[in-house]
Amino acid sequence: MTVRKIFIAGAGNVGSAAAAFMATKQLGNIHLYDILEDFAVGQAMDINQSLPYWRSDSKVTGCRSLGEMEGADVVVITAGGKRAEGMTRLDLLYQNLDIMYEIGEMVMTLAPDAFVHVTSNPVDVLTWALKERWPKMKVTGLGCALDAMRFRFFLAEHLNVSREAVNCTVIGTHDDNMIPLVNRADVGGTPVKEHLSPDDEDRLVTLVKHGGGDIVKRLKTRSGFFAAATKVTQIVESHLHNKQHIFPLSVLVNGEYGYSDMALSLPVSIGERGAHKVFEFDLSDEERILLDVCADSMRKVIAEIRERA
Ligand SMILES: NC(=O)c1ccc[n+]([C@@H]2O[C@H](COP(=O)([O-])OP(=O)(O)OC[C@H]3O[C@@H](n4cnc5c(N)ncnc54)[C@H](O)[C@@H]3O)[C@@H](O)[C@H]2O)c1
Repeated sequence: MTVRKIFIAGAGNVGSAAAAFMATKQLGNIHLYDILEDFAVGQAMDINQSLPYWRSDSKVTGCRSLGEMEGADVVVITAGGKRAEGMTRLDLLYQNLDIMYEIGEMVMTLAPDAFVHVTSNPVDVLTWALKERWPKMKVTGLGCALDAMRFRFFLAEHLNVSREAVNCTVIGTHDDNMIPLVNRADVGGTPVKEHLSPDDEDRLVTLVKHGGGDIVKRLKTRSGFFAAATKVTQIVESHLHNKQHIFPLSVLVNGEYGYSDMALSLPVSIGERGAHKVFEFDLSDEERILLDVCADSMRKVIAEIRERA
């Protein structure tokens, strides 16, 4: 069997945990790159030395240049800076945007057919930026997929059922405007709504929306990464094994819900060609208003980026 090549740009928390998870699942050989060269090499050494326990023969290589992505089947982008003192959200956006363009250029030169998956924030905007510059790039962003997994976790805890008994999703944008779709969630095939009081519902939606922030509050200078890396691993697996799992990922919209020229997090199936099909809901008036808020805010950011160019 051909061993697939997975290149991960950014060997920080999400990148290195994703490399470890993918290696334990033997999804391919993993090439880990970071702007801090020795850091990626050290992370790769550490992961490799854990693999005998997992009975995995995947090889993890620490890379010293982006050039080592040549011929990759998958490129995961977790590279990015953090907000330093005095930096606005927009400053961080521009910093990460420049990193995306630098990596995107290399992808289109060295691995143009690769399935590209972005986690760097703001993920919906960065996914749009890559797709707008290189329309042929097979790119998706993590979007609300992690939020949807958190939603599932919180619902299962509240209902005291197996996490597998719950189906739910979150759409919109991976920020404060995200929309956990309570009305569409089900437990064992019955609507979750039937088991929740309005107070429960408010509390659970708040837990999902604050899920990332609640972790950062405790970790102080770091953010959560186990759950994000798990989700990235599942998405890459769905691509490599053509599983057609459905995740609410950042995708370029092309008329869905009447929107275009932006990326939104919507349920999409992931298989060998990357994003195969976006699944649309028949939105209620209330859901439509919330999605409009996400789209309006995305439109504003895109206008600012275009003004800067
Ligand atoms: N969408 C989501 O649900 C979600 C969840 C978790 C994290 N994230 C985002 O994913 C990104 C990674 O998170 P993390 O916790 O791993 O951060 P981290 O700070 O631990 O890792 C980022 C890494 O990127 C590296 N880097 C910076 N510039 C680079 C460049 N030009 N080329 C290569 N590497 C570069 C840094 O040296 C660092 O090691 C962040 O933007 C974070 O906000 C998104």
